[in-house]
Amino acid sequence: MNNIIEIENLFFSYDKQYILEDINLNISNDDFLAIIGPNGGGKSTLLKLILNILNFNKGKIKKHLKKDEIGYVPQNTNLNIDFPITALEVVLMGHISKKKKLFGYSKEDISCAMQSLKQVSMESFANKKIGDLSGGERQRVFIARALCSNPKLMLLDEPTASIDVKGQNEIYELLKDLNKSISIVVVSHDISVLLNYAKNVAHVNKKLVYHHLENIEKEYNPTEEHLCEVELLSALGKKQVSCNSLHK
Ligand SMILES: Nc1ncnc2c1ncn2[C@@H]1O[C@H](COP(=O)(O)OP(=O)(O)OP(=O)(O)O)[C@@H](O)[C@H]1O
Repeated sequence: MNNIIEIENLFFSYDKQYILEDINLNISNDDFLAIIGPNGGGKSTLLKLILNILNFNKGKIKKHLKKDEIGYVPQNTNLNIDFPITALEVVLMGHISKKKKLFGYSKEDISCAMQSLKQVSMESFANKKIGDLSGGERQRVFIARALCSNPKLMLLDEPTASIDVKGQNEIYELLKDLNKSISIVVVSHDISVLLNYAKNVAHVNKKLVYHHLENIEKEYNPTEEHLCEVELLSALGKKQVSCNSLHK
């Protein structure tokens, strides 16, 4: 097990107030890390700092990865679903940015994109319009796009928002499979589903509290019982948190 991301004493602010304060976090090459926390806690901001979309004020982010070895599935991929584009074309967009081509796709691009669609079991949907797919199918296509560059780390921001429980489980089963060769980091509010898959949890609310999940007894059955962040953290028995502070 090797660390591929090492974050040390990181501070970030959009204006005067710190959104993230003294963040320390290591992500290993075989990790499945869940980033949880309240709305506005700084989870998406942390992903954007790892991706260099934002610049931090103080601290360090050491990356033992090349730039295109990080795949990203952003939040709100349901936007613009009326745009007349096929699943294959969405995935090819991942290839275009990589190879900096302006026009057309080579046979090689198309076969690579089909391979990515196959990895997420969506190859038979290649020529379907993205707007005609279900939320879960569409999300798999966006995961396929992020797989184009053969990433060693995949960051996903709320990949199961507005997807039903069955669809959520299918996405997490897919991520579990990808986790055999790719380190996975997922921002999610779906704690009960995530608990079945995550190896580690980072609770982010300006500061970061880290938990290993490997030795936690799964006393809850997440398919039958909704587990909120407060219950999760008290189940971990390591951190007393108040409901009010988490649900503000
Ligand atoms: N571009 C921006 N400029 C100024 N403030 C911002 C900007 N983007 C986010 N913020 C603020 O930074 C804080 C952290 O936002 P962020 O999106 O990282 O939270 P989050 O934990 O991902 O929230 P959610 O669970 O609601 O997606 C919020 O208070 C938000 O309003």
